[in-house]
Amino acid sequence: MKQQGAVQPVTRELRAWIAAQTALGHPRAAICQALLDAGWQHAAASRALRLTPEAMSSLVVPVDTPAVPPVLAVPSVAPADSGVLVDAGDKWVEVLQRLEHPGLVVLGHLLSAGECEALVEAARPRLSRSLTVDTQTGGEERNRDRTSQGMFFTRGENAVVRRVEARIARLLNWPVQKGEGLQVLRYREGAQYKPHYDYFDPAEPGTANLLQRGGQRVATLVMYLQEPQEGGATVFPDIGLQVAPRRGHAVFFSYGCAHPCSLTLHGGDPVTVGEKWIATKWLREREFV
Ligand SMILES: O=C(O)CCC(=O)C(=O)O
Ligand SMILES: [Fe+2]
Repeated sequence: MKQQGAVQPVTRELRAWIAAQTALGHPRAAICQALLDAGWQHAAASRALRLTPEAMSSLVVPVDTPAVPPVLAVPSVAPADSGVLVDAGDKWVEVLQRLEHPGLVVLGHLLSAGECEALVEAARPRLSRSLTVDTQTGGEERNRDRTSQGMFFTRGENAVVRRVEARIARLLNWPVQKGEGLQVLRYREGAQYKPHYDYFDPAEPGTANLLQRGGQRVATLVMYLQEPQEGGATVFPDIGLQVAPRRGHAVFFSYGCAHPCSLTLHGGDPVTVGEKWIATKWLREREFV
């Protein structure tokens, strides 16, 4: 494993640039990506965003703004009675790290090695270049911010999918029906998923269509099926967190408010050596149809 270099310093010029971009109305995700494209490390970009007051104020929702999205009920991982283990029905899962805002939990040993392999092998022949939701129409589009390959299982499609879905439902206390089908993504060397939010932006014209299938997305569970040798962390620039992609482990986070103040900006860092495979489960407000 390569030694990580020292984190680049946050200079006054850098903060001034971030403040100017914020004043011009550029979204947080775009400013973060511009920093990464210019060669700033994730840790430095996160720190710079957090140390620039103008950029932090973009996370605050004015109380009487009519466009403030409602605060929705969200799934959560129940506090562990026994310290680190939570009951997920057919097995106990480790809580490795927990954060209150955003609601975020890093989970250990959610999936067995056999389950990870079974999902990878069932997904492999069905992969195609990943699409993302087209925010204009509510349809799907090829997106250059997402250079992975992917596929969706339908809910309950096979025995492993059913077992994993039942475990997730129990762990998060959120019925299987209120979740999308599992999505599997494969990132080869160089592939990444640039910083984004998983909720549907209320300001985008395609959102009304997307909400018809089960309301907002309110939480995400990213499960690591295969770890790369280097790179591929899941990063959360607003909170300066990087989650290492370890096989069988997962990161869960929720966002009851479809707004940057959810602090759930996140992305998949480029894979530098090897291949990363994940399965993502998005939880919805209502039954997903
Ligand atoms: O690849 C990752 O670590 C993040 C994936 C992700 O953000 C997503 O599937 O929505
Ligand atoms: Fe995401």
